[in-house]
Amino acid sequence: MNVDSTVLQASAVVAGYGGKTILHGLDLHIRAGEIYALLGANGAGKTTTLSLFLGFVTPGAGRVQVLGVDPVAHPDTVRRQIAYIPENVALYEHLSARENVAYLLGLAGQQPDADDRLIDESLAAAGLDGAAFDRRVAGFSKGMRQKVAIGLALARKVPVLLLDEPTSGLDPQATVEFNRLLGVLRSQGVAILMVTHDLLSAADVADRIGFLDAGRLLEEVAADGADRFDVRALHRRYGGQAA
Ligand SMILES: Nc1ncnc2c1ncn2[C@@H]1O[C@H](COP(=O)(O)OP(=O)(O)OP(=O)(O)O)[C@@H](O)[C@H]1O
Repeated sequence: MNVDSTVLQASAVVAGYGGKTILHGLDLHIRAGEIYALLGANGAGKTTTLSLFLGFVTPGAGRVQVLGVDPVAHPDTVRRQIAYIPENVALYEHLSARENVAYLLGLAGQQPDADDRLIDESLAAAGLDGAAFDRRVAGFSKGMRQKVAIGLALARKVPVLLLDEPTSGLDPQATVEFNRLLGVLRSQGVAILMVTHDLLSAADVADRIGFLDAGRLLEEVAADGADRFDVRALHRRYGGQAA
């Protein structure tokens, strides 16, 4: 790890698709044990930013590193360090929660304990009800699917978590629960980058909030004091873009 504990680093990144530039000189640095929420209007380049760190988008200029490694040059090395949870978590519908984690752990090159202890502990830590461990995920709600995905991330013990709109479609209680889980991962030193339209949820859980506008980071705001963020001020300034 870098001495300054920066885990995710994008410096002066210009990137896009085909001839179309989406990110115009993006600078983003996220440390171990930090939750960073990236907000911005539709099409601002938030998901593209996640794709950068996964090595799916190649920068035309600038530098991208995950724990000091270039994700385009070394995609497998980098992806082993990352848990990526898209807006709609893809699971094997005919398998149970436990079987999904076991199978996906195997795909990630990790063998679970013979007694599945790691899997059970991880699913429990992710807040999934024990009664659901052996149920097929086909009937799971979005919140339950996310718990399975977080359970997998916990079992993999990855240092990086990338989340795309994790709280969209979650009810308030599930959102609070989800944010609590992110807090647990933060306390374990995981660097978390969350793309979201949910300003309230970001203010609730993030250490820093960045506002992306047409591929440029307009401003970063850090949590400060007991009130953390002035949500009304953020909403007045960015509500129209973030919502
Ligand atoms: N694979 C792709 N090929 C071509 N253009 C793409 C591709 N993916 C995204 N884009 C375009 O890049 C721009 C930025 O998309 P991106 O998904 O990063 O935005 P976003 O900020 O995540 O938006 P949203 O809030 O709607 O998810 C959009 O104009 C989109 O149409």
